[in-house]
This record gives sequence, structure tokens and C-alpha cells, in this order.
Amino acid sequence: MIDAVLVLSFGGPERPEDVRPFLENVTRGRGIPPERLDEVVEHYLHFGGVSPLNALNRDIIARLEALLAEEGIDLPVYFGNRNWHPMIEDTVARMRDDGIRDAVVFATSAWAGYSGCRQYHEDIGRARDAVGEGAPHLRKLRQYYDHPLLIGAFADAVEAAAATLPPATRGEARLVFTAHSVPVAADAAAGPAAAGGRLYSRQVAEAARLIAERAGVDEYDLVWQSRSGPPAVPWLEPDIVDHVRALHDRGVPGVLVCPVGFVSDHLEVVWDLDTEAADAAAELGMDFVRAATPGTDPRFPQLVVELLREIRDGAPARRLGHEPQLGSACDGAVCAVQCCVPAARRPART
Ligand SMILES: CC1=C(CCC(=O)O)c2cc3nc(cc4[nH]c(cc5[nH]c(cc1n2)c(C)c5CCC(=O)O)c(CCC(=O)O)c4C)C(CCC(=O)O)=C3C
Ligand SMILES: [Fe+2]
Repeated sequence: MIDAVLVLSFGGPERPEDVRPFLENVTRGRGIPPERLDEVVEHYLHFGGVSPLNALNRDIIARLEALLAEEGIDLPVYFGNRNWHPMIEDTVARMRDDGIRDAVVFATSAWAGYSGCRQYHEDIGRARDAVGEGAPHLRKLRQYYDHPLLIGAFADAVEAAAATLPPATRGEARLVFTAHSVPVAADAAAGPAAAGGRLYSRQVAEAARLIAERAGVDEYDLVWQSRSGPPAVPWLEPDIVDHVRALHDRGVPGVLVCPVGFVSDHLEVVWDLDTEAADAAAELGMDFVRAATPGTDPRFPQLVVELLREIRDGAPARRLGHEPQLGSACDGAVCAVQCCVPAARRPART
């Protein structure tokens, strides 16, 4: 019997002195060059050392609690993160102390892939190990990249943003979807080996197509953002800022960016898009607007409740796309054999 919901997210610092330790948690053992970290520290300090992410997640949780109450579903909602407080280990200990036995876990990433899916299973397993005796069972809810409630929220946000472009050039502005870049090798390993790989970028591409379709836009691009890692390691490209310049070279007068890869306006959205990409567009004299992320839309807590009902009541899984979609497993188990294997653990090729 399901007795709680755990909202599991990435975590972000909420004061300047927490920025470094947070970034050390994020990048431990991930081979991110120190120069890149110094740069990212500056991005956070630009916003007073406060990531918007935790507050946005608390807001999602408040609206989820209200919706559960409205629907007569009597379940407490907990909040835990991978990289910053409240840390998942502490939250799961508290759940055990509260007598929770069997919770579902909603992760704030819609996607397949190591960062967006498998690493959340690892977080769950690590937290249960840390708590030990009496740790609740934790079942992660599935990937939801093509759920009609998510696609609908994004599509309406695209239409709302388009309406703010100057009427004279609105029709010529380019719709550009962007998601977090990952190493090409990580994308190649995303999904179960049997599904043919690249499941992260395939799901992102499918979501972009579904959103464009619903927003009535025929032509669009899909690009990537926020790459880290050493320059010699290939990551998914092109980058959003380079792409804005390329569009300008082709005579495109404006750009409408939809951050399809993100649930909330966290630091990558407010820095890499609203600051860097917007500044690049302004310098080139291009119009720039950004569609809202779906986390603040009333459909977002509804989505969580629907995913919960799939597990609790056997409700049908609503989806619009066709790519393989996994993500649900218990107590830190992987979704499938060889699913989203992290680069460091793949056997070296000879
Ligand atoms: C696919 C993906 C998502 C989307 C899915 C999901 O939402 O889970 C995502 C989300 C996020 N990424 C975030 C922050 C960071 N990501 C980093 C580094 C990395 N991200 C990666 C991928 C992703 N990241 C990867 C492959 C790395 C390289 C290191 C590694 O292999 O793990 C770094 C290190 C510094 C840097 O180099 O940027 C930071 C600070 C925040 C919080 C922002 C805030 O505080 O508001 C959020 C929501
Ligand atoms: Fe990231």
C-alpha cells in the first residue's frame, strides 16, 4: 500500500557559501575541469549564490499537496535532493522515522539517460543503504517526456511566448528547442542496449516534435546547452548560443527558445538562456523570447497525480510518443539490463 510521495530533484545552493560545496557534490568523480567549475561558481554568484531550483520545487510540492487533498488522496509528500539539502539520505531517514513503508518517487527529470534517470535510481539505492534497517521501499515513477499534460503545458507556453514577439517579424522568428547537453558517449549509452541507444536525444527530439505540432509550428530546430566537461570530449551539439549566431547569419530576425529539457526555471535556464543566449541575440539585433517551463503550470502537479494513479490504481499510462519509455523501478534497481550505463562503468573497448 503506497503511503507517501517523495519528490526527488537535483538540488541547488541557497546561499553563496554553499555554492562550492554544492558543485563539489555535483562533479565528484565526473572529470569536470576546474576552470569550468570557477565559471559556474560565477553564474551562481551572479544570482546571489541562490539557485531558483529549491524554491521552485517547494512550490511544486505545495501545489501537489493541495491537489492530493482536493482529490481525497491522503498521502504525505516529502522532498529530497541528489546534491544539496534537503539531501535524499536525510529525507529517507525521516520517512523511516515517520513510519513510511512504501513510497513512490517522482523525479524532476522527464528523460532516459544517466543524469536524468539512472542516477536517480542510484540516489534511491544509496539513500536506502545509508538508512539501513527499516528504510521504506521506494518505487521511482516512470519517465514522462511525452505525457500529454507535459507536452500541452510546453505547447501553450510556446504559443504564449510567440504572442509577445513583434507582430511584424513574428512569422519569421525561429522556434528553437533546447535541452541539457550530455557527452555523446553518455547519449549513446542512454536506454537499454536492446533499444538501440541514444534514448535521451531520441526522447528529446520526439518531445520537441510533439510540442511543435501542438503549437502549430512546422519548422523548428533542436539544439543543446550548458555543456561542461573537457573540450576534447564530444558533447551533443550545436550549442544554443552558437545556433543563435548561425540563425542571424541566415537572416533570421528572431528566436523563440523552448527549454524542452527542463521542468523548472533553474540556473541553466536563467543563466545559459535568459542571460547568455539572450545577450547574444540582443548584440545581433535579434528578437529573443523564451517559453515558460512547465513546472509552474497547473498541469504539472496533475501529471504527478496521474503517474501515481498508474501505480496505485493501475490507471492507463497516457503518452503521445513512441520511443521506448522506462524509468520505473524499485529500491534503486535499474530499469532494464544495461540501461543508461555510466561511462566510467562500461568495460573499456579493446
Ligand atoms: C541531462 C541533464 C539534466 C536534465 C535532467 C535533470 O534535470 O536531471 C541536468 C539538470 C541539471 N543540472 C544542474 C546543474 C549542474 N549540472 C552539472 C553538470 C552536468 N549536468 C549534466 C546533465 C544534465 N543536467 C551532465 C552530463 C553534467 C556533467 C557532469 C556529470 O556527468 O554529472 C553541473 C556541474 C557544473 C557544470 O559543468 O555545469 C551543475 C552545477 C541542475 C541544477 C541547476 C540549479 O542549481 O538551478 C539541473 C536541474
Ligand atoms: Fe546538469
